[in-house]
Amino acid sequence: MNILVIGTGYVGTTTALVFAELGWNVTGLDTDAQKIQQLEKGVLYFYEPGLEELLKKHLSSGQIRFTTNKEKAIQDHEIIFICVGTPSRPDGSADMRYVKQVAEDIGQTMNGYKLVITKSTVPVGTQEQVTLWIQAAQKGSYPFDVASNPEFLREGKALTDALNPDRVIIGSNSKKAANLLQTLYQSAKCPVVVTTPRTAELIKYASNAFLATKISYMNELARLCDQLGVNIKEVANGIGLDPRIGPSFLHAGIGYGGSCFPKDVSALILAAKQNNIELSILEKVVYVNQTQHLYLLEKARERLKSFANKKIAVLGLAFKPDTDDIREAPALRIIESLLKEQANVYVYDPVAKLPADLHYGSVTASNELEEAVKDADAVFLCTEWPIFRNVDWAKMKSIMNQPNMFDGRNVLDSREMNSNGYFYHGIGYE
Ligand SMILES: NC(=O)C1=CN([C@@H]2O[C@H](COP(=O)(O)OP(=O)(O)OC[C@H]3O[C@@H](n4cnc5c(N)ncnc54)[C@H](O)[C@@H]3O)[C@@H](O)[C@H]2O)C=CC1
Ligand SMILES: O=C(O)[C@H]1O[C@H](OP(=O)(O)OP(=O)(O)OC[C@H]2O[C@@H](n3ccc(=O)[nH]c3=O)[C@H](O)[C@@H]2O)[C@H](O)[C@@H](O)[C@@H]1O
Repeated sequence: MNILVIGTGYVGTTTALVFAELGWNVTGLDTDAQKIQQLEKGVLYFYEPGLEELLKKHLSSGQIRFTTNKEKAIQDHEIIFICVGTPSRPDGSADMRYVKQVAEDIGQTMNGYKLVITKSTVPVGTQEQVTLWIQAAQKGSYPFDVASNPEFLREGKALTDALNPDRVIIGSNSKKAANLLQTLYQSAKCPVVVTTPRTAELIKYASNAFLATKISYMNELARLCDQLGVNIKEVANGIGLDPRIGPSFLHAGIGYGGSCFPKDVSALILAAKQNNIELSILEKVVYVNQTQHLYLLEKARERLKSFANKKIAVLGLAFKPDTDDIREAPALRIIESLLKEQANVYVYDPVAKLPADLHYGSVTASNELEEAVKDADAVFLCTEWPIFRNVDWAKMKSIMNQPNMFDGRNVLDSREMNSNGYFYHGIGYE
């Protein structure tokens, strides 16, 4: 089967490569000619472990190709995955303009049966909406199905997750569409759930919102741990051994970021409001997340008295390790607050770059970790890149002005840091 993937961002590129790896012929289509040019050359324009090797492999095997020619691509393919962005609108709802554009393009261009699948994260009811958009744009009256097949991969682990999913969710009202999708996923070694499109769409939001809830729960509990002199990591370990709770997503820190949790939790809250339902737990999840970085800043303020004219090193910019993605990164919230209080901020991340449109005060991107830490009055560790664990912090202390470490990811050994002469503060972990 020939597959067209529309939108070659994180999800689209990964999806296209994984289908190629599973033996299908795949075309990636994007409106961004620069991205397509790079992908055609075998260059991955974002950082994601393992993907570039797979890209090169399937370009040379001819299993994958890329294009900006939407008419030809849509006409040549029967199976079309929509992987475009669904960012937040100012009111928190999902901006569906890219999905609508693709649906209209398909409607206008189609020349025979099409199976259109939304892999983008979309509000409940989108399958019906996409059907209407395609119908309205159609010139002929070609048959088509629209199905939902949400994606659950994580950035930084995109390839492993997409090659070994926990589950495949297929939302379809059409037997033909469900069968075609089941064939595509025939080699998946996980449960394949076939359900209604609305259920599939809600499963995606409910998963992300639940994971965000686990994190905010642990983050708030960590604040209590600070007061009680209890180590949140040991609490996480103790509760995570209960299989009803599970050990993952219990790691306390300065909050969740990324392109998905913040936007998807907001979109779900708003969708509930539009249906006269208050998702009050999720509203608190957002509140805890928006204030978590302030909690660590307050600990640092207590220690330093003031940030004005102090040199502060921020280690880690990406919203998590193994990605260059800085969308909604908690590090940016910390940097913004420090700059408002007139600190001189030096940032080091092994991969991620400061956004070009930053108009903050005194912020410097350091090429070396030592450059950021030298003469610093405090370090904020904001992303748990493995290299930060392996730094010789005892040696680093000698180049700092004051050895203060605010570990926003609870990754350093507090006892070791204290015995090296640091004032160390994690979150619920001292
Ligand atoms: N990033 C992630 O880890 C995950 C994202 N998702 C969801 O997948 C969707 C895509 O997310 P990302 O890949 O991160 O977005 P992205 O922003 O990296 O990529 C979207 C791509 O779509 C392209 N595009 C926009 N309009 C287009 C059009 N009319 N025709 C062709 N291409 C068009 C853009 O140029 C861009 O390259 C979102 O709904 C997101 O919530 C789901 C699971 C994981
Ligand atoms: O819909 C999406 O886009 C994706 O969103 C998340 O994936 P992702 O945002 O890439 O990364 P996560 O590993 O989930 O981390 C998200 C944020 O939570 C934070 N986090 C995670 C786990 C934890 O225990 N504590 C914690 O603070 C991370 O630092 C990061 O900022 C989900 O894990 C994926 O299943 C989903 O497909």
